[in-house]
Amino acid sequence: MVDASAVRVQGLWKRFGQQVAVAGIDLELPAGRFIGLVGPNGAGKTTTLSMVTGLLRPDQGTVEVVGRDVWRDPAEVKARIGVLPEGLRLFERLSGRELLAYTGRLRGLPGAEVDKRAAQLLDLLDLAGSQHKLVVDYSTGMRKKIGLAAALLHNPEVLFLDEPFEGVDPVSAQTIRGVLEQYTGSGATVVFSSHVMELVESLCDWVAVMAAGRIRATGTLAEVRGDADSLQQAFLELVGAGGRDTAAGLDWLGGRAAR
Ligand SMILES: Nc1ncnc2c1ncn2[C@@H]1O[C@H](COP(=O)(O)OP(=O)(O)OP(=O)(O)O)[C@@H](O)[C@H]1O
Repeated sequence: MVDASAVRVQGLWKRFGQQVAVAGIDLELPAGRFIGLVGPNGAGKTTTLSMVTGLLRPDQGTVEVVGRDVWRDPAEVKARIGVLPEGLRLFERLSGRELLAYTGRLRGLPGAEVDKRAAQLLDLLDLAGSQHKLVVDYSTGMRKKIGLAAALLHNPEVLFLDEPFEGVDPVSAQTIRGVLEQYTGSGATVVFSSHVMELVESLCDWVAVMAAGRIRATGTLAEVRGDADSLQQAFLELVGAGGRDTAAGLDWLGGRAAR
């Protein structure tokens, strides 16, 4: 039987000293969807994605990805997922092309196949002209794109992206978007974290809302949006900031205030 869940999380906890980053969440993410994990700064999105992708050991709880326990069967899971983590560390002294060649061989792909896929991805992501430049000389957006290429090279079943559009110009964002839409269109799953609601609303068909270490809502975009005008509005109501007067108390700020 085909497992319809890409990710299944149960009772997941992570504390850093006194700080509870993830407070015992349960989460089931369906396969074949474009999924957004949204939440304000400090909500616990990165901590959750790190535990789900085998980068950070949970204090408690279980994580299954494509039906396998991430922490009991890490090699099997890691062979079937791609990850673009936050603050991605790359081999700075390799060129973009070398980085992909290295990643592909590490993934066990034959050399000729790596060459073919690398050339296509570099071309698609508009990096062909910079493929022989060292990664250390890449801009923020170029780093995201080469990181994405490296994460896609072995054709993973599930792709996890932590803030993939941060620091990326609109043209590159559109390119990344096209690649991801084609990827999910063929039945693969994308899970990406963001606090940019418009982006999530325009890209995702399934959403999980996180705040203060807990999951506040999950479901299709329409289910989570409910009667609100936009995902942004629904999100503000869910995280309890809907009625906050953002400027209250800042009477010293602005051109008409005394300096
Ligand atoms: N290594 C760490 N040591 C101590 N505290 C941490 C660590 N990593 C995360 N935290 C804390 O855990 C909480 C959740 O952080 P996390 O980075 O997961 O949030 P986030 O939703 O990804 O936020 P953002 O959107 O700002 O990246 C925050 O309060 C953060 O300060």
